Amino acid sequence: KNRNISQNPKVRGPLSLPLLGSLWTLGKLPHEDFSRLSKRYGNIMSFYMGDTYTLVITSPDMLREIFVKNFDSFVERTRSPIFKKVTDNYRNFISGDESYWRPFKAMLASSFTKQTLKNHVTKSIDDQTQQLVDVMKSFAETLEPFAPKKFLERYTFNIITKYVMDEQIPYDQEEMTNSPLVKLFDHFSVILQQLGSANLADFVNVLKPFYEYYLFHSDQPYDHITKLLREKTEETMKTYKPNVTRHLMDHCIAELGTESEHAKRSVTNITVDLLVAGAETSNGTLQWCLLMLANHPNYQENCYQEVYEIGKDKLLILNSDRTATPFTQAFIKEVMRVHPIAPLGLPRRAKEDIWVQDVFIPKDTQIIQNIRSLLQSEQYWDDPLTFKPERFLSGMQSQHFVPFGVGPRMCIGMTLATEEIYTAIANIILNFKISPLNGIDKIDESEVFGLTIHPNDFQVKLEKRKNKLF
Ligand code: HEM
Repeated sequence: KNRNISQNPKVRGPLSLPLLGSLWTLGKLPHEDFSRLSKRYGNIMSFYMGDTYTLVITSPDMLREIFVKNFDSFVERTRSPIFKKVTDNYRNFISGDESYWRPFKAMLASSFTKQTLKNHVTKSIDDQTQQLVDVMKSFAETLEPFAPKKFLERYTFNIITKYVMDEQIPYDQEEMTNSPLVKLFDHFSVILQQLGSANLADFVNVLKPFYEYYLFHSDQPYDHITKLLREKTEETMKTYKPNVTRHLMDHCIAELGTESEHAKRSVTNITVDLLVAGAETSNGTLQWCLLMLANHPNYQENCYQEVYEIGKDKLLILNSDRTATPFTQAFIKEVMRVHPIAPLGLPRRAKEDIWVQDVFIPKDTQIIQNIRSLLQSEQYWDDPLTFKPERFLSGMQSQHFVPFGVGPRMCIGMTLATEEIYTAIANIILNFKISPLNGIDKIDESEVFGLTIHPNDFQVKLEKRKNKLF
């Protein structure tokens, strides 16, 4: 096997040291390091994550060969102690083994196309957008600096909790203090931090058993989340009525039943998955959108002209208005190209030895999609480091736009994310002029690495647009 790896003509990578492997090459921003390293070693780069042989793929052709054409050999995700812990031994959806993933995928895909649930999501996106705009109006009226993070977090968290279990964090301060969802929300912040910080013990074989023992025998934030959501699952099963789909939990219960341990466990795990994957991702992208609107007033003005035409005599711009506002869509895409929140996707694993094109990939090789590097490579984009939304207007280059991954295991929430990001941004642009605070020329664009890439906390000035009919 090793002879085959070393004979791979196309594959080179940084030096691998004992135990550490090539991890010594990574600093605080691994996605930037992977961009730098792949420029040096090529679009298909080898990299030892501790003991784990890894291929880092920046070539769009190779990504499609692996994740679309040879999907069955790469359906599985990476295994590591922390993943084992937060996936209930790989019995969930996001990182579940193939035997769990396949039936869950069929069940969830049909939930995203089911009309009652689609209407439910669209309505909650519109409601949450209205609430967000109302809160922002109070900042615009007093000219108090607006720190978007907290409000966008609640926006995306509420949309996903409404969809999954028809609940939301209340906007009223008193109700909020007593809300069990707020407690859940706090645990999620901790677990996201934990998942986002790389730990050597996840990659080095001799350390893995100790780390795994620690994770499974100590009090972990993940345990609090599953406990709360398991209670919610059991409560929902008691009130479940066949043929009535109140939310996604009901949709899953209709397939899995209300009795078995498998059903209770699966509904709980899927709920955890969607809350982990569905809030922080869109929230990060929305934060980047506001920051880039403030830093690029000319582009903000272009978007405003466009949404004003659509929204001047409406209470709310809707997702169905999206195609009538191509520049605003292009602006959002360009933000996702320049600041992709999942720059390395979610790793997969080869199920068996396989040759893909002329590269030998041994069983258990970890595959990393080098999304951020691909989205900013001179090989695939003109002038890639310049923020230029108009590049998307001609429709050119879109085949290299892959912030959600590719193939059957790409992001299942892409449509929902696109809708919620568009609706919030279009209505924010329609109602407010967004600028850096007085005395600041540009807001700091540096990236903070975690489970998702987000900006440092920032504030903006909001001014109410005056020329709207309502
Ligand atoms: C801007 C927003 C988002 C981005 C950029 C994003 C990106 C990604 C990426 C790159 C993957 C890995 C795909 C792969 O392995 O090929 C992924 C997986 C996933 N995403 Fe998203 N995502 C976003 C929003 C959401 C939302 C709103 C949801 C919830 C509905 C969601 C749910 C998931 C799930 C469940 C998976 C695992 C899919 C599987 O294993 O089959 N994501 N996402």
